[in-house]
Amino acid sequence: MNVGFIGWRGMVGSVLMQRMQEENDFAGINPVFFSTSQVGQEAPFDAGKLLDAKDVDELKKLDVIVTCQGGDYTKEIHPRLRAAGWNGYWIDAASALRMEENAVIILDPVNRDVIDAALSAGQKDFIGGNCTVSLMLMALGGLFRAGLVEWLTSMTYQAASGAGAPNMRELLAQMGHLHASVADELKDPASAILEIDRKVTAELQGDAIPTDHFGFPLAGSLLPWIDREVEDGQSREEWKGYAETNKILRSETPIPIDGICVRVGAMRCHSQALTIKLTRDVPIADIEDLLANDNEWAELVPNTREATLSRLTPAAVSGTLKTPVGRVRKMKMGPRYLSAFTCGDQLLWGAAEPLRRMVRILVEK
Ligand SMILES: NC(=O)C1=CN([C@@H]2O[C@H](COP(=O)(O)OP(=O)(O)OC[C@H]3O[C@@H](n4cnc5c(N)ncnc54)[C@H](OP(=O)(O)O)[C@@H]3O)[C@@H](O)[C@H]2O)C=CC1
Ligand SMILES: N[C@@H](CC(=O)OP(=O)(O)O)C(=O)O
Repeated sequence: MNVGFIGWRGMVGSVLMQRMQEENDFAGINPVFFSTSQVGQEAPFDAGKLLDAKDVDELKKLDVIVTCQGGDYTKEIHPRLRAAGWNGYWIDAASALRMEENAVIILDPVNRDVIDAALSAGQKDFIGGNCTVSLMLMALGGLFRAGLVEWLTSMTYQAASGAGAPNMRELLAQMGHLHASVADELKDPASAILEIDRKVTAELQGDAIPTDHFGFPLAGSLLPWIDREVEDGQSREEWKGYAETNKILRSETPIPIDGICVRVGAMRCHSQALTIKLTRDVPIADIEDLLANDNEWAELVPNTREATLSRLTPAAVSGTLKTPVGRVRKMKMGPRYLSAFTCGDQLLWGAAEPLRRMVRILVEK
C-alpha cells in the first residue's frame, strides 16, 4: 500500500511519525514523503527524496494520503485530486473537511462501527476530530455508549500546543519574561510579595511581554476565547463540541453539548471539567465501572485529593496515551447530575493517534 505523508515534519506530523515508529507501522506500508518547502531534500527513514506536496500527478499514484499540513492545504489539494479522478483514502488532521457529508470523523475506540460502515459503503475521506472533542469522548466513552448522557457541559483548560508550535514557544517566553522581571526579588526571601505582584502585573499589562502569536499574555493569565466567533456568542471551538461529538457518535437524536473553551498555560494537555445530566439515576459505582472499562486508555482516577493531584494533571499525563477521568461524583443538584474531570495529551489522542490507527485499519482491511 503506497501511503503518502504530507505535513510529517510539523508538530502533529512529528508526533505521528514518532508513534508510527513505536508501533512498527512503517513495516506494513510503502511510505512516500512530501513537502511544500523542501522538495528534493532527503526524506526520512531512507525513503528517497521529498516530493512536491502540490504535484497532483505524484499524489494520484498513492493509495492513501495522510496529511497534517493544515486546512489551507486540504482546501487547495483535496478538490483538485478528487476532480482528477483520484479515488484513494484521504486521512487528515485538519478540520476543513470534517463536517462534509462524505467525511467520517475518526476515533476508532469510540466509533469503530461508524468507520467500518463507512468503509463498507465505499467512503474515502477520514478526518481526525477536534482535540477537545476526541479527548472528552475517549474519557467518557462508557457513558455515551450506555446512552446515559442527556446533556453535557464542558469547561475546558486547553494547552498552548492547540494553537501551534510558535504559541508553545511564546508561552515559555512569557513565563521567562515574567520571571526575569522579578528575579532579584525572588532571590531574597524577605522581599515583599505585593511588590513582586505589582511588578508582574505591570509586565502583564505592559507592552514588553511577547504576544506576537497569542495576542495577549497567557502566562500568569488565561484566555477565555479560542478560535473565531461563530453564532449565538459561541466560539468555533465551543461549536465543535456539539457538532463533532454528534457526528462521531452518529447520534440519532443530537445530544446537547455546550460550554466555554479556555486557553491556559499548559504545554500539550487539554483538561476539561464536565457537568453531565444523566438520562437516569445510576449508582456511582456502576458509572465508575462504565468509565473504567470502556477502552484501554480511559483510566478511572479515584476521587481523592492524592490520586487526583498525582494522576489527573497535564504534568502527569503529558506524552502518554492515557485519558484519565476523575472527580466523578453526584452533584448537589440531584442524583442525575454528575461531575467529572478529564485530561489528555492533545497531540496524541487529540491529533496524531486517530490518524495512525486509521492507516492501520486500512492496512489490515
Ligand atoms: N496543533 C494542533 O494541536 C492540532 C493541529 N491540527 C491540524 O494539523 C495542522 C498542522 O498543525 P501543526 O503540526 O501544529 O503545524 P506546524 O506549523 O507545526 O507544521 C505544518 C507545516 O509547516 C511546515 N514547516 C515550516 N517550517 C517548519 C519547521 N521549522 N518545522 C516543522 N515544520 C515546518 C511543514 O511543512 P513543509 O514540510 O511542507 O514545509 C509542516 O508540515 C493544523 O493546521 C491543523 O489543521 C489538528 C489537531 C490538533
Ligand atoms: N483548536 C484546537 C486545536 C486544533 O487544531 O483544533 P482543530 O483540529 O479542531 O482545528 C485548540 O486550539 O486547542
